[in-house]
Amino acid sequence: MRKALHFHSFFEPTPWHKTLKKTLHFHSCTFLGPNLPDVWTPKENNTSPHTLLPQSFQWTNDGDSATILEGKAIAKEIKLKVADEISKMKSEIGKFPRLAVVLVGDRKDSHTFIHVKKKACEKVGIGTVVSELPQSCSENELLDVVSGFNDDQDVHGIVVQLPLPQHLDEERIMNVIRPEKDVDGFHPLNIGNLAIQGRKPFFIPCASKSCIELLHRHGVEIRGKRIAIIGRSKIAGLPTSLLLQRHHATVSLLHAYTKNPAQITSEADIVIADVGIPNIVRGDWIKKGAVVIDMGTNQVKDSNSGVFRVTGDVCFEEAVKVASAITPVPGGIGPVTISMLLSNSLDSAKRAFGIN
Ligand SMILES: NC(=O)C1=CN([C@@H]2O[C@H](COP(=O)(O)OP(=O)(O)OC[C@H]3O[C@@H](n4cnc5c(N)ncnc54)[C@H](OP(=O)(O)O)[C@@H]3O)[C@@H](O)[C@H]2O)C=CC1
Ligand SMILES: Nc1nc(=O)c2c([nH]1)NC[C@@H]1CN(c3ccc(C(=O)N[C@@H](CCC(=O)O)C(=O)O)cc3)C=[N+]21
Repeated sequence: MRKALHFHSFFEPTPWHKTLKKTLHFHSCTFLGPNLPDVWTPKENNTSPHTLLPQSFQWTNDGDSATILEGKAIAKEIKLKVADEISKMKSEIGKFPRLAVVLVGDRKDSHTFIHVKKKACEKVGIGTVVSELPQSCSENELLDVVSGFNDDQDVHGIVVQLPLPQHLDEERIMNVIRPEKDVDGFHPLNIGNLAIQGRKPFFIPCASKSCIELLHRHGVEIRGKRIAIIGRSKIAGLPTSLLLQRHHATVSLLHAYTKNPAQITSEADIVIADVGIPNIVRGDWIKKGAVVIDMGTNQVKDSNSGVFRVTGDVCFEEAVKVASAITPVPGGIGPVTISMLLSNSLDSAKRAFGIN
């Protein structure tokens, strides 16, 4: 019942050779790779033009406007680095990464997200295979597609776009993706290894990585900080809490049953919102001088014009007056998340090719 299978690659397909242990002339990544240290420290003397704030971040809002933590420039820098590595990989061993994306059903937002991912892959030289299945497909049909990609040695990363239709058991599907190809980092083995200090997951979920990347690049200290994360989904809130506790933050994870979320949030140095409800986090939930990361990406219809626009979970106009720094939506966490998927896909291919 497979609806469509498109094969697309930026480069011409190349013949595959036996995987040899090779050391190529790659620069080590400045962003989080599979070799997750317990505490990730940015490179010394980081002279990146995109280190937007000084390393000694000021937790203040003296005037009445926060620093805007832009994500676009960071995403661009990461994409350039990924593209550069892939280009070297291609010229030195004639191979490049390939990502398989599985989409079930007709959700407009999922189609949009997949289009964005595919375009981003094309730009950096990652080949993509998109498998579209109808809304009515059975669990076994979906499992067959995932198993096919598991066994396909030309595929290095697998993404099953979420959410899945209600009749499909998301956990069963996540369990079947090979952990070594789980570039979303949602397999229980990867999530479990993320939870425990000293253990190394193959992949860390992209939204969580982007969150920490953004904080680091702006010089925001994490260790010892109180962090309130609103939302505990496996895509964003939960893995972000696991990653941040590894970085020695004190994390509160809030959800739909949390009593008095405003009070808990107002004690936090860093507030991260991942709920999916526009403007749920108000200005008076935020401590003066706190850093606010808005992961929400909600399509909202403008009552006057009728035009849809993307808005976050945080009431930006209120929060910007109290926070020391805040991510915008769009243009904050979202683009960095996409660049992290590219980075994870590259890491996966490198591991498959035996490149250090
Ligand atoms: N920019 C990016 O990189 C990413 C953005 N997103 C965006 O983040 C948003 C959330 O997505 P996703 O994580 O998939 O959503 P889910 O629906 O899977 O999870 C939402 C979470 O919010 C919690 N929640 C719901 N209502 C409340 C409430 N009133 N108070 C406190 N917590 C509440 C839920 O609690 P409970 O568990 O109790 O039900 C749940 O944990 C969306 O806008 C999505 O587009 C998501 C991933 C990446
Ligand atoms: N298997 C799986 N993996 C995911 O990582 C995953 C998923 N399913 N399901 C949906 C959520 C959501 N998510 C986003 C990624 C990028 C933006 C993003 O790039 N946002 C742009 C705006 C996009 C727009 O304009 O619509 C921005 O904030 O600037 C948003 C949301 C990943 N998710």
